[in-house]
Amino acid sequence: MQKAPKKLVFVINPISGGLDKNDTEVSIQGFCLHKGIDCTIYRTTGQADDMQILDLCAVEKPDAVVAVGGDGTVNLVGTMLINKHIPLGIIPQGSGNGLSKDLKIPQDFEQALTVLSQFKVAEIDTLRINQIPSLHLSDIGFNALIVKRFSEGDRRGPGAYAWNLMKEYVGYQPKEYEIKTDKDYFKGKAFMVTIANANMFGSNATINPDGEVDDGIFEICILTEFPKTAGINILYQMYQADINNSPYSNVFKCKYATILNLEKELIQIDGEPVDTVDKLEVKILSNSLKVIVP
Ligand SMILES: Nc1ncnc2c1ncn2[C@@H]1O[C@H](COP(=O)(O)OP(=O)(O)OP(=O)(O)O)[C@@H](O)[C@H]1O
Repeated sequence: MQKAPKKLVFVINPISGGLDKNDTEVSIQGFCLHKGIDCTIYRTTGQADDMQILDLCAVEKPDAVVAVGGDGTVNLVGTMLINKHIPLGIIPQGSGNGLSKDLKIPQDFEQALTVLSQFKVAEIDTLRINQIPSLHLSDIGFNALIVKRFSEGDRRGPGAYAWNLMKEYVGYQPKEYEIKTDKDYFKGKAFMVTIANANMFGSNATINPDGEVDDGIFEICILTEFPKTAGINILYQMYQADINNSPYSNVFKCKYATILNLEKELIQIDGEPVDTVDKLEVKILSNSLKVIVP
């Protein structure tokens, strides 16, 4: 256990998970008062938040910056702390909260606050996808389409994600990719190609059962073309963390990968849609992010 934190900046996303954050803010202030922690709160606007948070950190010099939101908020805060000495804290308050689950951070608000005050810091790997940082899971293909639909919709929360998934599944056509890693090669159609630093999506579906966030490698998980009728079984295998035993699953463990997105399919990085490109270069930055963990 390390020294207790004296000063924390909390970055609260007011819309994440469709949850009201007024009580959250009051509870955080009460917790910090009780623990003798100097606390500064920044509420995201969705516009140029990164610059404002960086300015705030330069002034406050906090012991950690805590993302209070979902994976998008964790990515916003985490990416600005890569290769810095300030750790990322996470209070899961999103629709999925994928990275926090992979880091075993409690989903319960009070318990997550306790983890912060214990201030145990670990180092995890991060990825660079065409210079864009990724902490968790990014992909090209079906899931990126669902992430796009989710981000365009008015509803948040896990139900909205599941609704989009059901609506898009039947009509989705696999796309063509060419993938080279330091050891492996694939060319063909895939339902989705996941670039994985971790294991599971925020929905609890495990796409990469063997992934470790701190092993210095990442996985390219290719879900190849499959008959529509196999979908239920594939989903079941993901929820059983058994997808690697599917005949449609190919996993490449690597330190470097080039993905040719031959049909310019949609891309999402850590739960946020990004502009599509026809070539992705992926590399790993080992132990590049400090994170507060249980
Ligand atoms: N004040 C705000 N108003 C509107 N959008 C915002 C605001 N603050 C942040 N955002 C947007 O919120 C999104 C990030 O939400 P976040 O990922 O944290 O929650 P979520 O999508 O509900 O959960 P998860 O990613 O875990 O599924 C970003 O697209 C960001 O631009």
